[in-house]
Amino acid sequence: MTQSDPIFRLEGVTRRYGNLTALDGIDFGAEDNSYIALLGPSGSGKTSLLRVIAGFEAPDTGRIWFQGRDITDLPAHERGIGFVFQNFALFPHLTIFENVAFGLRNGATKVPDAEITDRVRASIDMVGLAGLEDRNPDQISGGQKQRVALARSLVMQPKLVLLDEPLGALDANLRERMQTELRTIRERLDVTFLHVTGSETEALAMGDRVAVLDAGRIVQYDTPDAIYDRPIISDVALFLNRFNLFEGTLKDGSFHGAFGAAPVSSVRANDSDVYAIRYDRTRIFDTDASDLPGPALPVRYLASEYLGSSIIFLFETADHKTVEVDHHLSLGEPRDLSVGQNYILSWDPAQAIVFGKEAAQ
Ligand SMILES: Nc1ncnc2c1ncn2[C@@H]1O[C@H](COP(=O)(O)OP(=O)(O)OP(=O)(O)O)[C@@H](O)[C@H]1O
Repeated sequence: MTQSDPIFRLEGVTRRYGNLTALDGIDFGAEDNSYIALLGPSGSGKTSLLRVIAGFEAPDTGRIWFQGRDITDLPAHERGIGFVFQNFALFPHLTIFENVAFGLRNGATKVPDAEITDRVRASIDMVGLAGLEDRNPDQISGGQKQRVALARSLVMQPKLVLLDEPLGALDANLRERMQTELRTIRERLDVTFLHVTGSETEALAMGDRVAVLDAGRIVQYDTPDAIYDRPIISDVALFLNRFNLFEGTLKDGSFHGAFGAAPVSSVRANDSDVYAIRYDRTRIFDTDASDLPGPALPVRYLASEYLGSSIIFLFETADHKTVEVDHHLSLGEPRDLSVGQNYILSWDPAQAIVFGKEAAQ
C-alpha cells in the first residue's frame, strides 16, 4: 500500500434509526498514515459514522473497506481498528498497566506474558505515562486518563484509530496541549487517526485533512486551508464560525443584501443565495467615511472580546443580526469604539464568497 492509498473506504453507507437517516449514502476514503478530522454539528452523524466503521453497528446499505478488504460483515473485535471513547471508558478497578494490557490479555490470540509486559510498557512510554503503571484511574488526572485510553488502543498496534471527541472532557488549556501531543504520537507511529470533533478550531488545527459532515453526508473533504478559504456550501461557512453570512438576492452579477448591492465575480452552487465575508476581512469605518473599499453595512457597536492575538468586535445590524469583526493585533492597535454608536462595515468585494441558487441549476 502506498502513502496515498485509502486505509479505509466507505461506499454508499447509509444508516437509519427508524425514520431518521443518520448517514445518507456516504462515499469516503482516508489516506493511510494521516490525521483526519471529522467535523460536523451536533446530530450530523459523526458518532454513527465512527460506530459503523468500528463495527459496533451495521450499515443498512453500503460496504466498508479496510486495508483493501471488505469488512462490512466482520465483527468489531476482528477488525483491528482502535477506538478511543470520549469518556475514556477505563476500568476503575484495574491499574493503569492492567487497563492498557486488557486487550492483549483478552484477545482471540494468546500473547505471551513477557510480550504483554514489553508492549504495555512501550505504549505507556509512548503517551508519556511511565511511572504511573500501578495507579488506579481515580488516582490520575483527566489528561492522563485520556492518554491511558489512547495507550490501551495503541498497544493493539492498529492501523486505524477512531477517536470520538477525545478532547471533549478536558479543560481548555489541557485540550490545546493534548492536540499537539495527539499529532506527535500519531506521527511517530504508522497509523491513521480519524478524530471526531464538533469544534471547528480543533478540526482545522489538527487534521491533515478535514471531512465536514452535514445531515449525514460528507459535504467537503479537503485540507484545513482549503476548507477555511473555500467552504463549498454556505452551511460549511456557517459552521466554521469565521464568516459573516448575509441572506439576499443574486441578480445580474450583483448580490443585493443589507449592505446594498455588491458586485459578484463567481458563485458557488447552494440551496439559497448567501453572501459570506470573513470576520478578519471585514473593516470598521465612521458613518461619514468616503474611502470605503466596497459595500456599506450600517451597524451599531455592541461589545468587544480579547482573544489573546486578536480582538473580536461585535455589531448589530438594523434588523438585529449580529456581525463580527476580527482585528488581529499584529495589524496594530485597534481603534477605540463607543458602545451604542453607529459605524459602517465594509470590505473588498473580491474577498467575499458568494453562494447562489442559480449556480446550482
Ligand atoms: N441509537 C439511536 N437511535 C435513534 N436515533 C439515533 C441513535 N443514535 C443516533 N441517533 C440519531 O442519529 C442522528 C446522528 O446522531 P450522531 O450521534 O451520530 O450525531 P453526532 O454528530 O455524533 O452528534 P453529537 O455531536 O451531538 O454527538 C441524530 O439525529 C441522533 O439523534
